[in-house]
Amino acid sequence: MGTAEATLRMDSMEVKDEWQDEDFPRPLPEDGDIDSSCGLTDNRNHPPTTLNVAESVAQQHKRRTLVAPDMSLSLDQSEGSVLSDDFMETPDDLDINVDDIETPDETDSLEFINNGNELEWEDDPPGANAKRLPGESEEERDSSGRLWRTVIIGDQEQRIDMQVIRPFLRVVTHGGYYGEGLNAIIVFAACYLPDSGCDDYTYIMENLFLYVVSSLELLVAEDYMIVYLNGATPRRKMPGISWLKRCYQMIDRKLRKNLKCLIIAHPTWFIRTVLAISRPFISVKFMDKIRYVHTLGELSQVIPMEHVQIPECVLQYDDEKMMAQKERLEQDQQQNNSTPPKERVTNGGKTTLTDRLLETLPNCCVVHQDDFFKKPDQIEVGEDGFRQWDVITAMDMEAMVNTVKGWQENPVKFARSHGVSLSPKAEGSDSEGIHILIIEGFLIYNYKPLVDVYDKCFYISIPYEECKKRRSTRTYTVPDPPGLFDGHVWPMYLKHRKEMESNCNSIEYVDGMTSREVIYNKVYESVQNSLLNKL
Ligand SMILES: Nc1ncnc2c1ncn2[C@@H]1O[C@H](COP(=O)(O)OP(=O)(O)OP(=O)(O)O)[C@@H](O)[C@H]1O
Ligand SMILES: NC(=O)c1ccc[n+]([C@@H]2O[C@H](CO)[C@@H](O)[C@H]2O)c1
Repeated sequence: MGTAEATLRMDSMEVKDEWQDEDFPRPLPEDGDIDSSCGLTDNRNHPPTTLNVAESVAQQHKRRTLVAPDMSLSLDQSEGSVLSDDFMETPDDLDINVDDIETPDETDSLEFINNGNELEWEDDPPGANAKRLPGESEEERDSSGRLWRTVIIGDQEQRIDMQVIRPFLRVVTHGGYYGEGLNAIIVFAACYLPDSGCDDYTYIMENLFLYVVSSLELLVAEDYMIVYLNGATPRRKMPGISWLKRCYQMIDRKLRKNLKCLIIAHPTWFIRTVLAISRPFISVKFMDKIRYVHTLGELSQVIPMEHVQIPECVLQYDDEKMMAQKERLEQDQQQNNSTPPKERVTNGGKTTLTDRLLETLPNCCVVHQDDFFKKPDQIEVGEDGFRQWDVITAMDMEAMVNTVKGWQENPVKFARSHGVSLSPKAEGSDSEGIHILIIEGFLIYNYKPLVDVYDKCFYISIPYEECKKRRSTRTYTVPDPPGLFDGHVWPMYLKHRKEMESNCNSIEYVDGMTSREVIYNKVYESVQNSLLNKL
C-alpha cells in the first residue's frame, strides 16, 4: 500500500500502564462550601459537572502555584470549524494550509526556557488573604449588570465575560478521577461549543478560551487526562485548530506535563487528518499522549465512567454508531451464508478488504495484480502439465509497475482516469491532499521493483483447508483444471511465501479467518497510525 502524502495514527496501546508509572498522586485538600453545580469540588464521590471558580478560592490549603511566562491572549480571526467531518463522507473538506500553520517553537515542544516558571508551594492556611492563584477568580457585575469573572492565567489577569459564555459552560466538566490519587478526568464536550455561524462567534470563543484554560488550572491537582468528546458535533461547531493550539499553549508548562493522556472519543477521519497535518507544530511528546476510542464502550474500558457526564446527543450518536456496526456485521454474516458459490473467491479476503478501504480512505485508488495476467496462451505449461498461473512471469509485471508509477507521478490524474472521486482539496492542486494507492494481489511481495514502492504491507493468510474450500467455489476467467490447487497453487503459495518473508521485513500479518470487520478495523487503524507517524 503506498501513500503519497501521509497522515494518521491511531494508537491502541494500553494507557493504564503509562498512568501507573507516574508519581504516586498526593491528595488535594478538601474544598468546602461549593455551589451544587460547581465544577471545582474535589469531592471524589461527587465530581462537579460545571465550573464555578469563585467560591473555592479560600478553601485551598496547600496548592502548587505555577507561574507561566507572559503570553498574548488575542485570538486571531481565523477560527473556523475545521475539525469534524460528521457531515462529510471523507475528509474532503480539509482546508488547512499547512504553510499557514506556525512552525514549532519552544512552547510547542513543551519546554519553556527557564522563564521564571518554577514550581512554588502555597503554604498559606485556609482563608488566608493570599494572592489569587492561577486560574482562580473573582466575579463582579459591571454598571450595566454584566457578569465578569477575573482570572489569573500565568501571571496575567484576564476578564471573562461570563454572560456571553453562560450557554456554553458545559463544554468543560470534571469527569471524576482515574488511578489511585487525584488524577482528574477533564471532559471536553465539543457538542456544546457555539455554532461558528452565530453572532459574536470570535468574541464568545475568546472568552470561552479563557474559561477553559482557567478551569483547567483549577480542576487539575496532579496528573490528569482530557477526554475530548467529538461525537455528535457538527462541523460548524468545531473549534479552529488555532483555538485548540492556544488553549494548549496557554496552560502552563507543569499542567501540560501533567496531561498524561488526551482521549479523543468518536474521532472522525477528518479530526485525525487535522491532527496529522498539525503534527509539525505539535510535539512528539504530545502526539504520544493522544489515544482514540471509537465507542463509549471502549472509553469505559479505559477510564471509570461513573462521573463522566456524557451529553445526551453523544449517547445517541454512540447508539447509532453501534447499531450501524451491528447491522454491518449481520449483513456480512448473511452474505457469507448466502453468497452463491460462483461468486465466492479463493483467498483470504483481499478484495473484500480492498473494497471496504476504498470506501473509507480518502482519495484512494487501487491497482489489482490480477488485471495484469497474461493471456492463457502466453502462460507457460510446466513439467507437471499445468499452466503456471501462480508464478510472477504469468503477469506483465512491468506494465503493473508502470501503472503504479503513473499514480506516483500524478495521483490526481490517475484518480480521474480511474473514476475515483477526489476531495476538493485534492482536486484543487496536484500536490495537496492525501493520496493513497492500494496495491492488491497474491504475488505483490515477490517482485522487487514493487516491494520498493510500499509504505505499508499487509499479508492476509488462511490455512490450507479453508483456502482449498474457498478456491473450489471460485470460477476464474480460466477455470482451475482438476488437481491444480494441490499440484500447483498451494506449492507455489508455500514457495512464494518463503521468498516473500526474506524480501520484506515489515509485513503485518492478518488472520484471514477472523471476521471481515476485524480485518478491516485492524488494517484501517494501522494505516492511520502510519500516516500520522509520517507527518
Ligand atoms: N474474513 C472473512 N471471513 C470469511 N469469509 C470471508 C472473509 N473475507 C472474505 N470472505 C469471503 O471469502 C471469499 C473470498 O474473498 P475475496 O474475494 O475478498 O478474496 P481474495 O483474496 O480477493 O481472493 P482472490 O485473490 O482469489 O481474488 C468471498 O466469498 C468473501 O465473501
Ligand atoms: N484472473 C485470471 O485471469 C486468472 C486465471 C487463472 C488463474 N487465476 C488465479 O488467480 C489467483 C490469484 O488471484 C491465482 O492463484 C491464479 O491461479 C487467475
